[in-house]
Amino acid sequence: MKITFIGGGNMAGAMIGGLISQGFAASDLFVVEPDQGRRNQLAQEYGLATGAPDQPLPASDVVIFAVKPQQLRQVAQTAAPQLAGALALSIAAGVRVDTLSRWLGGYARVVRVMPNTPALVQAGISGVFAAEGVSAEDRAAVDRILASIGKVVWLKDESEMDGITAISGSGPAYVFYFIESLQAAARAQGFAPDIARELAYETVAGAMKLAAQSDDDAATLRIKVTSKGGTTERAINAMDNSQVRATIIAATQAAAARSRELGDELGRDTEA
Ligand SMILES: NC(=O)C1=CN([C@@H]2O[C@H](COP(=O)(O)OP(=O)(O)OC[C@H]3O[C@@H](n4cnc5c(N)ncnc54)[C@H](OP(=O)(O)O)[C@@H]3O)[C@@H](O)[C@H]2O)C=CC1
Ligand SMILES: O=C(O)[C@@H]1CCC=N1
Repeated sequence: MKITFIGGGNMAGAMIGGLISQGFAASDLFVVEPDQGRRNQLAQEYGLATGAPDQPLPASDVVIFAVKPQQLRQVAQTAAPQLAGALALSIAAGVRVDTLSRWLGGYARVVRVMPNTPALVQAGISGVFAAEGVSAEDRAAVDRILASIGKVVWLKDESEMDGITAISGSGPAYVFYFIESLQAAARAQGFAPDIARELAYETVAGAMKLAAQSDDDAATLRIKVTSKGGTTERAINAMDNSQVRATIIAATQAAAARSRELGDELGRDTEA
C-alpha cells in the first residue's frame, strides 16, 4: 500500500514512526512538506522520500491530509487533480467529510480520522468516520493503517468526532499537563529535577499499568489509595474544593466546541 502524507508535522511524524516500526516499508511512504529542514529530518530518521508542495504527488493508494485545518482547503484543491482514484484520508480537526469532499471537487472516497500522538509508540487510539459510499475494501485499508498504530473506533455519526477529538485527540496533552504539574509539585517539595521527573513519570506509568491490569475501576483504585483521615484524602479534598473534575469536563467541552466551530467555519465556505 503506497501512502502519501501531505503535511509532515507532529501528527504525521507520529503516524509515520508508528507505521514504520510496525513493518510498513519506508519505500511505500512519501511526505509532502514545505519546510526543507523537516523534510531532511523525516528522510534521515525514517529513510523515506519527501517532496515540496509544488512538486507533483507520487502515485498513491492512500493520500493522508495532515495539514492544519485552516490549510486544508488550499491543499485539497491543489491535490484534487492528482488523486487519480486514491483513498483520501483526513486527520484535520473539525473539517467534515462533505466539506473535504467538496474541496476535492466532489470526491467520494473520503475518510475522516482523529488519531493521537501515542501512535508513534503504537499506543494510539483513532476515531474514524467514513461517508456511506466508502467501500468495505477502503474501510479495511483504513483499519490496516490505523490498527498498526493503536486501537480503532469506528463512528456511525460524524458529530461524535467532536467528542473523540476532545477526549482522545487532545487527551495526551491533558495527561502531559498533569505530569508537568506533578513534576512541578515535586520540585516545590524540594526534589532535584531528575528525581522530580522520575517520581512523576513512574507514578503515572505505575498507576496506568495497575489500572490496565486490575478488575477494579479507577474510582475503586483511587479509594484504595485514600486512607481515612490520611494524606491522600486531604489532597483529593483540595482538588474537589477547586472543582478539578468539573474543570476537566469543562475543558473537554471547550475542545469539542472548538472542533464543531472549526467544522462550521470551514464548512461555511461553499466554493468548490
Ligand atoms: N498534533 C496532534 O496531536 C493531532 C493533530 N491532528 C490534526 O493533524 C493536523 C496536523 O496537525 P499537526 O501535525 O499537529 O500540525 P503541524 O503544524 O505540526 O503539521 C502540519 C504541517 O503541514 C505543513 N504544511 C503547510 N502547508 C502545506 C502544504 N501546502 N503542503 C504540505 N504540507 C503543508 C505545515 O508546514 P508549516 O508549519 O510551515 O505551515 C506543517 O509542517 C491538523 O489538522 C490537526 O488538527 C489530529 C490529531 C492529533
Ligand atoms: O489541537 C488540535 O487542534 C489538534 C487536534 C487534536 C489534537 N491536536
